Amino acid sequence: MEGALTARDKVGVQDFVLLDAYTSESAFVDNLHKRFSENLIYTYIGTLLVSVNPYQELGIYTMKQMELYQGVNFFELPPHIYAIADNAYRMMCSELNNHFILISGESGAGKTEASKKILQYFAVTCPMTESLQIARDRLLLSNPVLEAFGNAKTLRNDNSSRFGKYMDIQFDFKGQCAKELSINDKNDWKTVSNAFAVIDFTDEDLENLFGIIASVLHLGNIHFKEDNQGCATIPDTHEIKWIAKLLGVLPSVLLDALTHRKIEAKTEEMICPLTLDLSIYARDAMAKAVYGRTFTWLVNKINSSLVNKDFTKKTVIGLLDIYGFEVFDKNGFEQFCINYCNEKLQQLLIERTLKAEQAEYEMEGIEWEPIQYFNNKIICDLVEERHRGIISILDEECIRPGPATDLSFLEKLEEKVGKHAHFQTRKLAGAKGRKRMGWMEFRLFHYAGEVTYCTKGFLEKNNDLLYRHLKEVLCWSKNSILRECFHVAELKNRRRPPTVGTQFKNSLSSLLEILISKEPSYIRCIKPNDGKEPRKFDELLIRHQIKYLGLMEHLRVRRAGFAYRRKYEHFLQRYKSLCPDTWPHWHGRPAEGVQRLIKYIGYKPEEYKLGKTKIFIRFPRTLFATEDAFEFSKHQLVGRIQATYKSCLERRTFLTKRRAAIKLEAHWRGALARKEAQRRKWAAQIIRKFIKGFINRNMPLSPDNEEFVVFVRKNYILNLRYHVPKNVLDKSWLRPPAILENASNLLKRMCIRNLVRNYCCGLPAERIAQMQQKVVTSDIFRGKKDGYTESLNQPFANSRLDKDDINAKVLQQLSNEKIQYGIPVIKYDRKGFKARQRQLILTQKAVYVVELAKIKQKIEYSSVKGVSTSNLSDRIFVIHISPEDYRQKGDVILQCEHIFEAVTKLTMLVKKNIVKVVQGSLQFYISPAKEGTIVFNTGPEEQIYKDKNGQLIVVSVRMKS
Ligand SMILES: Nc1ncnc2c1ncn2[C@@H]1O[C@H](COP(=O)(O)OP(=O)(O)OP(=O)(O)O)[C@@H](O)[C@H]1O
Repeated sequence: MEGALTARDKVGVQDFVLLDAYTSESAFVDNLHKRFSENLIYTYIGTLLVSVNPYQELGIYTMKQMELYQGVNFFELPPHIYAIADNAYRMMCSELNNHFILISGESGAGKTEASKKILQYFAVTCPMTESLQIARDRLLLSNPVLEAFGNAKTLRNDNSSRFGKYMDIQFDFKGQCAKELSINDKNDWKTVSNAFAVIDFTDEDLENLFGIIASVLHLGNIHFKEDNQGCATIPDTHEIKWIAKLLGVLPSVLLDALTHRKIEAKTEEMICPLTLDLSIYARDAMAKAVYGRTFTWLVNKINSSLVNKDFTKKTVIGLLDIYGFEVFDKNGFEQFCINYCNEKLQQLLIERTLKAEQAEYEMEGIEWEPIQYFNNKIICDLVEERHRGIISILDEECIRPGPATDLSFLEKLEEKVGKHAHFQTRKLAGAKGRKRMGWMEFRLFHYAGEVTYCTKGFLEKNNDLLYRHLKEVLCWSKNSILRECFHVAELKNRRRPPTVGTQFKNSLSSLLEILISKEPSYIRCIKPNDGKEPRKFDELLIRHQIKYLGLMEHLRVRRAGFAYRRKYEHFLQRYKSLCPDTWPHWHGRPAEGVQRLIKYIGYKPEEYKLGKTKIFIRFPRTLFATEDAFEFSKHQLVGRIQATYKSCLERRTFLTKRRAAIKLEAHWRGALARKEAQRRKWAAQIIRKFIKGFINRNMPLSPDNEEFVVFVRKNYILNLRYHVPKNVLDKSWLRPPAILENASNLLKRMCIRNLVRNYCCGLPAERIAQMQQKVVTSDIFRGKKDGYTESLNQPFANSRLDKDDINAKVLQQLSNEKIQYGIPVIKYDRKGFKARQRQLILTQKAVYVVELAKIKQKIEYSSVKGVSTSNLSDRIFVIHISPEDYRQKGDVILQCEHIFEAVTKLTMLVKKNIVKVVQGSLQFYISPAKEGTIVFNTGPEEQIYKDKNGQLIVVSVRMKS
């Protein structure tokens, strides 16, 4: 209810107790109409459900709906038949007691549909075992059978149940669904045949059953005629033969029984013919008895097939689908019985409702305020009181000897209950009332209003006597079903069977006994129009039903105290947002929270009462004001809730992403670590191999060193590319590993040879000649004489003799003694005095002629022994002349600026090395017979002089090494 309090203006209130004008029938009808127009067919009066037949499928009985209502607080969802069923089930489970749901309303109001919906709800939502499922299937299949035999098309309902139904649905202590009895549905032959097979009907049963049904139909075809004596006869016995065959009796006996009556007087029996009327009565009584008892047999048979053989303690929910109060233009014995039944049920309802209200007040510790209500016990007594009630008077009229008629019965009523406030006849009514009543009628003032009954047929219907004669025929029938329905023992019983009225009263009292021991729930069905049309709301018809269903009275009783009551927890949960102290959470006891809340929103003391577990609100307007305030605060709440929800969502998404990222990271790191570990392992293997290879590098090639050696070779060769010498003078070379020593040397040689070759190929002829000269110079002087190294980069110049061809010129010059050679010469005369003077001349750079040709000649003639020079940097060389050669004047001492060039060319001239490099001093011949000494020294400046010992001293400057 809370869920839709908000929508109350549009769809009316969901609970009539919330109607402000709760005593106004118009307000009631208005509310019902409003809801019906919106296809809302259910409305509560407290826990009673008012249901208006929609005459159309509304899609409100789906599995989804069943799930929705399962286990939900009764008032939390809009009114629904499932809420009633679920509430009964929950209460039964929690309190372990029995319940019943009473469904009432007039024909076509939707009672059977309602009971079907409840059964379906239990069948779907209650847990069940395999064996219980079989019972459930049988139960559901028994519906079409009962409908086929117990329903009929009437003006009011196409498929009207012609019997009241009470069924017990058993549940064990856990709430597993066990069994019930009857329910009716489509009139479909196939379904019925299938159902028979499932509910243990044998072929013989079926043959007998259909034989009986056919015989009843044939009975209707029997026509009587009156003979001359006024006795009934059957001119056409054709039908009799069929009936006799179908029922397994003798045709003559049947014919006799339909037209005669056996009268017993003490010990004698007399057969009297029947009048036409009595024969017709006998025929109809037989048809009714046969059909009625067969239907009872059928119900018993179905019951026994559904019987639960488990006798452990069970709780039940009874389902009573019973006709409602009936008020027609003409009301007969049937309406009298039906309305009596409803009067009794109303009594139960009012008592139970009041009792429940009172119990709740007591339990909650709230002072009970007596409620004024109409106690209909007085009417029930009028009908059922022994000896004084209408049923007793009727029975008396039926059994009393003498001519009893419906009129005599009415007179008896006037005589015995004429003074009763709720009874009236034409005779007893005042002038006003008399007009509206017939002579044969009496009027009862029921709780639901006045109903006028016509006594015509009361006696006959109450008697419903099957003549003994006919009973005998049926007892001896060969049809086994009939034999079960009509016992021979019945014939022996001379006592009159109870009348229909008494039977009805008795079965009603047993029903009430059953109901009294159970907790009630009520469903009141309303038929919106007589045309079975959807969406048509016939206000008059509905007002009529509201009245006869006692809804206004029920509402008045229910609303006499408080319009609304809820457990503190629920009330607080719904409205806590209206008070800052209770929002968003109240941590104390709910009752205190509610107190704080209602104080804050300003409830006046007369508007409410606080019970032990519930708050009771007296007026709907108080509740609606609270609801309006809640509605207003909702918008603010929505914003906050949305923000919180969004942040929750965001956070959840963030956390999910973070978890995913952490997982990814972990996996990725794991993968990286595994890769790194593999790489290290691989590296360690390589290093190990490398070390092993290194250790064994000098061993013969084997798997232990093979890779290492190859690697070293390759590496050395690759490195060598960048370190090969660039020119012939570059002596650098990459140091090879030991294993490559030989190869390296070979390579080096190849490389140098290649460089030299390239170098040589690139030299001009002049330079080659120079080089050859330098090579000779090297042979003579390298490492022997100071200044050699410095002389290396001074090229020899041909121009010093002749520009073009030095060798040829030297040779010429040698033959031509007059050519000057740019060599200062110290010429010794025989005496050898002039040396000092000559030295002076030398310093003046005088040029002397050297007789080189002669030297060459002398060399060739072996008169020259050799050439000497010192190891110092002086520029002196001596040509030694053989002393044996008498023609000579001694050795030639020469000083020459280009000593290396001159000596080299001289050597090349004679084509052999005749040069000797001496250290310290050398001996020479001044003349063939006289020797002299040249001493070579170093000093700060160059000097040549003769010392006092006659030795020639040559001082040269020491060259820095
Ligand atoms: N809740 C409902 N939804 C749709 N149609 C319904 C509903 N209730 C009843 N009806 C329609 O109304 C018809 C009559 O209903 P139902 O047979 O249940 O009435 P009843 O009160 O049991 O009548 P009777 O007392 O004559 O057996 C149904 O056949 C169905 O067409």
